[in-house]
Parts: sequence; C-alpha cells; structure tokens
Amino acid sequence: MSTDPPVVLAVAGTDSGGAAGLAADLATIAAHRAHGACVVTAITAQDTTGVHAVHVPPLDMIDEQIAAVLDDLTVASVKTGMLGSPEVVRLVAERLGHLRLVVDPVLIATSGAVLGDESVRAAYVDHLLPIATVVTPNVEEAAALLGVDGACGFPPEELAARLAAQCGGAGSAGGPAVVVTGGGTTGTCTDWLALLGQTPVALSHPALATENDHGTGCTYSAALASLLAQGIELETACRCAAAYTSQQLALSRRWELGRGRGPIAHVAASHPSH
Ligand SMILES: Nc1ncnc2c1ncn2[C@@H]1O[C@H](COP(=O)(O)OP(=O)(O)OP(=O)(O)O)[C@@H](O)[C@H]1O
Ligand SMILES: Cc1ncc(CO)c(N)n1
Repeated sequence: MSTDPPVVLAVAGTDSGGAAGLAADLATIAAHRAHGACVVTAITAQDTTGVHAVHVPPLDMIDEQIAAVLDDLTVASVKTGMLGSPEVVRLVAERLGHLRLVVDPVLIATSGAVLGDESVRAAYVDHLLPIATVVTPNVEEAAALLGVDGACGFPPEELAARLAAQCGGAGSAGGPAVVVTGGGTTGTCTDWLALLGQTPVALSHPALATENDHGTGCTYSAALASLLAQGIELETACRCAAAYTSQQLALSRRWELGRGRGPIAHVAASHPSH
C-alpha cells in the first residue's frame, strides 16, 4: 500500500511578512499531512500594516513552474490565491482547469490593499470561476464578483446563491460550489455554502475576538483544498477547514507580532522544549 501523501498545489503570491499567501498555504497543507507544491504568481512587499509593492513574474516563468509540477507529480487538488493579473488568471484556467480547483478569489487584502484590480476581477468571472470546484470569497469579494456594490445590503447567503447561479449558469457541470466566508469577532461566524439550484447551507462556529487574523482566508482555502485532496466530502471539508482556521486563530490571539493586524498561527500548539 502506498504511503504517499496527496499532493496539493498552491498557486499564489508571497507575503514578505510571512502571514498570508504561500507561507500560510504551505504550512496549512503540511499540517494536513499533504505534500505542498507551489507556483509563485506574485511577490509582495508586505507586512502586518499593509502591502507596499507588488511584482508579477513574467508569464513564461509562471507557466514553467506549472509545467514542472504537472510533469512530475500527481496533483490531487489545487488552491489558487493571489493571481495578480488577468493573464495569470487565464493561464491558470487553461493549464489547471482539469484538476480539483479551490479558488480563493483574492482581490482585497485585510489591510484594504487591492491585490486584484478590475481586469483581474473580470478574468475570474469569465475564465476561472466557471471551471472551479469551490470558490471561497469573503463578502466583499463575492459582491465584487457579482458586480454589485459591497454595501448593497444583500445578506451573505444571497450573495452565495447568486454567485453559484452566475458561475454555474452557462456550464453543463452545474458550476462550482460557493462558500462566502464570514468574519466577525463576536458571537458566531457563519460561512454560507451554496450550490446551483439548492438552498444555501449555514456553516456556523464561534467567533474569536482577535486582531491577529492576517492570512485567515489563505489558511481556510488551503485547508479546504487539503481536505478535498484526501477525499473528504465537500460540506464536511468546509466545516473542518473552518474549525482548523478557528483553532489557529485561537493560538495566535495573544501574539504581538508587528504593528498592524498580526499573523494567524501556522503551526500547532506544542513546541519541543529546549
Ligand atoms: N474572528 C474569527 N473567529 C473565528 N473564525 C473566523 C474569524 N474570522 C474569520 N473566521 C473564519 O475564517 C475563515 C476564513 O474567512 P475570512 O472571511 O476571514 O477570509 P478572508 O476575509 O478571505 O481572509 P483574508 O483577510 O485573509 O483575505 C472562515 O471560515 C471564517 O468563518
Ligand atoms: C500574497 C497575498 N495573498 C493573499 C492575501 C490575502 O490575505 C495577501 N494579503 N497576500
């Protein structure tokens, strides 16, 4: 019997502060006992206070990374994060569209920085979302992808249902599942899972009071991709990914790293003592 771990490919940007992007993705994939491969789509000069500069590598180099991984490894699932340009979104759709694809449509950072502009948003809508397995926007990203004002007042479950309809309307396979993730530091956090033509399902867990939530969305989507790679059914995988993310938020709650919104913890609670 094979002892190989499933391979999860993270296609995402770097965060020099080590909180979000590939740092969060690869640590989360490893924590789920999967093997993480990576394709670097963007380099950000970033810290807990914000994003100071962005560089998108040449498209050829991104294509070479994808080709190297696909040529050598059997990829069980892909998680996409910051893609950085419409050309990269199209390339990912072309090269990885045949695989199980968890798309975190990164448009706006926790700090408010724009990580994907209008052309990136349009490329997601036209090329990547229709062929995704799961899409995991937060409320603001869901509204942007629908082309409605973020302050439109649609409840998150309606955003989830509308986005599932928008993505799945044209496709024969019914389109992706949509999880609109919900933050909030008091009471209950509810993520809404919507599938085309079905009533959205509320996935709720206790909210944690913390300012150290930089990288939360990356952690959630990488956990989801890892769980799906292990063959876990979608709704259970969504619940487990949220539970994992909450657990990591609890671990970093009292940290004082950086001057801004600090990182979510990437490793487990216990350290070997020296
Ligand atoms: N304070 C919190 N307490 C508990 N769970 C949380 C909290 N904030 C977010 N979550 C959970 O974390 C997961 C990721 O959601 P979130 O909406 O924060 O992602 P995001 O906004 O895309 O993150 P990012 O700011 O990194 O882009 C969801 O399951 C959400 O419910
Ligand atoms: C590189 C990168 N990817 C994703 C996010 C979203 O949290 C971020 N801030 N930076």
